[in-house]
Amino acid sequence: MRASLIQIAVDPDESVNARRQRAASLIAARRGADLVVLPELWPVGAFAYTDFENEAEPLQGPTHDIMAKAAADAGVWLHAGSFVERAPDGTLYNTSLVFTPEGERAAAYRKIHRFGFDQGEAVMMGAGEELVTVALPQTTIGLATCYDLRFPEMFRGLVDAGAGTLIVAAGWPERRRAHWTLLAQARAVENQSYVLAVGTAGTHAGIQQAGHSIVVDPWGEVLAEAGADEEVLDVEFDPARVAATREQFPALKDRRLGLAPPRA
Ligand SMILES: NC(=O)CCC(=O)C(=O)O
Repeated sequence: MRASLIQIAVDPDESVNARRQRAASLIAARRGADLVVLPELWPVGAFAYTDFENEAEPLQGPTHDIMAKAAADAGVWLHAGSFVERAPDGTLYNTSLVFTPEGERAAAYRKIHRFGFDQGEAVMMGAGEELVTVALPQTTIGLATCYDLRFPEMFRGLVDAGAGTLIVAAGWPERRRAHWTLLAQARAVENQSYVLAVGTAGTHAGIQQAGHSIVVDPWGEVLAEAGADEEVLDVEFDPARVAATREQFPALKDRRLGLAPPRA
């Protein structure tokens, strides 16, 4: 299976619309890939909180339509990263979209764990409540967004729902790059799954982005890793290795659920 991770730069000197068009061109150049993946909130910037209101779009807004067409034009499965969705009741969500090679929307995932503690996304956006997986011909992908990477129980839920490839669309800061790499490998090892984690490049809202998109196999080996700047990371991997790894080293079968809590 051939995947391309588009580590697009998000800088304030480029308009949102120009970046949408540029993303579409980058996708067009990936014709022949099976799956193309974009990062978190690349139209506006994951930390550009002051722009969230102005740049919010309905589910089927400009980002949706441009990405649907880009998927169909390139004939690829497209995880279009996330954008700021304004729901009909006015709530904002950090929403990822997946399109089929025909340009049909296959899934929308609203980020479950919002980042910022008592500020930013955590107070400006609603939280998603549902895990989302999508069955591709080669593998079932499980969707996660950035800060979700810190919550292993969510990834276990995706695996229990059939995922063998875990996709993390992120806008991860350089300041915590070591966590990014470590957690991507941990999620792959503990879930015996591929992890495709794509971040952004550039600096917005004063936050330097880590880049360093990474692909990890079910044994925890890094198959490919990007640098810090804008880059398209192409990788080829064999989804059959998920079942093979789980069979050869069946740790997932040794889970002990429903343990008694400690005595008081
Ligand atoms: N946009 C995010 O979710 C950032 C997450 C982050 O910086 C971290 O977990 O560290």
